[in-house]
Amino acid sequence: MLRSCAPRLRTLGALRGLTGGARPAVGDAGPALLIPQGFSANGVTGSIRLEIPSIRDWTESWSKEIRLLFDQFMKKCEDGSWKRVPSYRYISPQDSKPTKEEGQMSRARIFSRSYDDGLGFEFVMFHNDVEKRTVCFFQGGPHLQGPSGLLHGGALATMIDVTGGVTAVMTGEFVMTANLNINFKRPIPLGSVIVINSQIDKVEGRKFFVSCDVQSVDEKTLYSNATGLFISLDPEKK
Ligand SMILES: CCCCCCCCCCCCCC(=O)SCCNC(=O)CCNC(=O)[C@H](O)C(C)(C)COP(=O)(O)OP(=O)(O)OC[C@H]1O[C@@H](n2cnc3c(N)ncnc32)[C@H](O)[C@@H]1OP(=O)(O)O
Repeated sequence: MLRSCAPRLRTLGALRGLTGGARPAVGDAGPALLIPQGFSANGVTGSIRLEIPSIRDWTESWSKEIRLLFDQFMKKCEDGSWKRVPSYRYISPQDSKPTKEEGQMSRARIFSRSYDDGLGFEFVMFHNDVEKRTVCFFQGGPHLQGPSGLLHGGALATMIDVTGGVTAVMTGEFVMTANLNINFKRPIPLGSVIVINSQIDKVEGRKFFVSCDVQSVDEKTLYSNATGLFISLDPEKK
């Protein structure tokens, strides 16, 4: 299944070398990179196609607040201390092993990128290598409603999972989520912009212990905090 990690690590290394750069026009798709492992029910297979770097530049659906944060962090990318995490949208079907569900699999999309613009998970992430942390600016769209007018807890859990996972992945290892522990402290108004800060607290062998907090942009409200365990795959195991 995962005999050699070298190509994967090379690709991740290339990924981690990405910088923010100038902002291209909205909707201007950048080149694509394939991470040579994806996940299927049978294990690890295929590739994840990463569309970089501009595919999810801000769109009309982004509020002024998230655009402002985006611009601030793109500026921080200029000296190389922060990197914008590339957007990744779908598992490339031609690179997945043929399965019985080939027809359905050809419609596979990364969950957090599967909604039409503005309706679901609108977010951008930036990573700081030295501090081993990732910041995610997230605006939950109307299709992520839980209780009336509020963000669904599962949608927040998804974003915590993705942000924590990216924080671990950016070290150069491909990880799976083993454990997530989330405290939901305050409800989040649907459509508001929130900030998810994630950092690696400890690494023990293949285990990455990550913590996250979720706050309002003005940092006055702590909506949630969480810890997660992400484990890189053992190349010896089938
Ligand atoms: C870079 C830009 C973009 C990148 C794109 C990518 C996006 C990334 C974002 C992705 C976001 C979305 C992500 C998703 O949606 S990932 C999808 C959801 N997650 C899964 O489906 C994972 C299913 N589980 C597994 O596959 C295996 O259990 C894994 C691989 C996790 C470990 O199986 P493995 O056979 O390898 O492990 P091991 O048995 O040798 O144990 C090894 C060590 O770990 C310890 N342990 C194990 N389990 C747990 C546990 N639950 N709590 C506490 N500890 C646990 C264990 O005690 C041992 O410790 P030690 O004895 O060594 O001390």
